[in-house]
Amino acid sequence: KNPTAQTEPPSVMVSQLFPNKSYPKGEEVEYKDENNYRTTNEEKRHLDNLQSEFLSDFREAAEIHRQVRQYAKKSIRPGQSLTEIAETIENSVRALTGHSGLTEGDAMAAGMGFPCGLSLNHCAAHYTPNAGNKMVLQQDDVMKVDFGVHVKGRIVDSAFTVAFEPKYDNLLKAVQEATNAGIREAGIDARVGEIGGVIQETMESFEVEIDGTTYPVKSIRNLTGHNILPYSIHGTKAVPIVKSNDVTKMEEGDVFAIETFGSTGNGYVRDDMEVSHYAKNADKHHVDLRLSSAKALLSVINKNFGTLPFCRRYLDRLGQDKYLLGLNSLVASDIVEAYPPLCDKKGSYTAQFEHVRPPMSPEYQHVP
Ligand SMILES: O=S(=O)(c1cccs1)N(Cc1ccc(F)cc1)Cc1ncn[nH]1
Ligand SMILES: [Mn+2]
Ligand SMILES: [Mn+2]
Ligand SMILES: [Mn+2]
Repeated sequence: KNPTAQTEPPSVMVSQLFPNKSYPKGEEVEYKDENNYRTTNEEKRHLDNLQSEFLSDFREAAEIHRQVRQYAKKSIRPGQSLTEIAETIENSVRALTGHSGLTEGDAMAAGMGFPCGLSLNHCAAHYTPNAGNKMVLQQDDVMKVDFGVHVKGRIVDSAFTVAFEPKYDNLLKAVQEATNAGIREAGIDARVGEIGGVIQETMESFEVEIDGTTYPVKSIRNLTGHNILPYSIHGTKAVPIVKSNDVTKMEEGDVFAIETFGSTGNGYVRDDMEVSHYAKNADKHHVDLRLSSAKALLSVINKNFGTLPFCRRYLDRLGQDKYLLGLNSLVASDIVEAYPPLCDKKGSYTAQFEHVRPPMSPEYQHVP
C-alpha cells in the first residue's frame, strides 16, 4: 500500500506519495508578453507532450526540494556540526529520489543536483565541509543553505538563509524582497540587465542594524542568477543582481534560477579558503593525461557525476582516497573546474534567497 505521508527526517520516496506522477504544479504566474502567441493545435500537442516529460521531472525534483528544505528549516539548530547538517539534507534528497548514488551512474539518474552549500556569515556561496571539518553552527551565524535536486538531469536550484538572531531580520527581508521582485520581472523577452536593476533597487532600499552599527544592504555585484540546462547548473545566461546594460533576453523554454545576495560588506566576493565544490567542464574534450591517479579519478567522475557538480565528501563516500593530487591535476588541465567559496570581507554578513522559475510558454500561462 502506498504510504500517504512523509516521515521526519524525510524518507518516503516522493514518487510513492504522488502516484502516476501527479506532482503539484507549483506556482505558475502571469507574465508580460507583448506579442500574442499563436500555435497550431498540432504544434501545441507536440509541444505539450514534449514538455510534459521535462516538466514532470522538474516537478518531482521541486517537490523533493520542497519537502527537504521544509524539514531542514525545522531541524537546523546551533550546536549541530556543518557535516551533520549537510549529510542530513543530502541523505534526505537521496532517500526521496530513491537513488543512493552509491552504485555506478546512480547519482546521474536522480539525486543531488549539486553539493549542499552551507556558507557562513561573510561567505556567500560554494562552501561545504570537507572530511575532518569540525565546525559547529553558532547562535550568531548567518548560514546560506543552497542545495540542488535533480531528476534525470532537470536541476532545481533553490536556497534560503538561516539566522537565529532577530538582528539580521532586515538583511534576510532584503534578499527575499529582491528575489521576489526579480521573479516578477522574469518572463519571455525580459532583459536580464533590467531585471538586475529592479533587484538592486529593491535590495538597496533596506538597511540593517547589527550590534549598534547601521549598514545599507548592498547587492553583491559579482554574483548572478543563471539559466539551467540538463545536467548543467550554470547554463549560458546570467541574471545580474545590479543594474546592467546587458540586453540578453529570457527566451521561451529557458529555466532560470533567480538568486540574490545581500551584504553589509563591500558588496563584492572573492575566492577564499579551501575548495570543496568541483564540476567537469562540459565544453572540454579529451586531453592526454599523464598522471594515472588523474586518469582513474576522471573515470570515477565520468561514471558517477558526468557534468553535475560534486564535492570531496562525495568522493569519500564512493570509497576514493588519496585523490587530491589527481583532482588538482584535473583542475590544472581545465578538465575539472574548481568552485572555491565566494566571500565578502571578514566581519561582514551576507544573505541569499533563490528560486527557480521557468519563464513558461503561453500554454502554461496560468490564469489565477
Ligand atoms: O555561481 S555559479 O558558479 C554561476 C555560474 C554562472 C552563473 S552563476 N553557480 C553555479 C554552480 C556552480 C557550482 C556548484 F557546485 C553549484 C552551482 C551558481 C550557484 N551556485 C549555487 N547555486 N547557484
Ligand atoms: Mn528513479
Ligand atoms: Mn543555488
Ligand atoms: Mn543558482
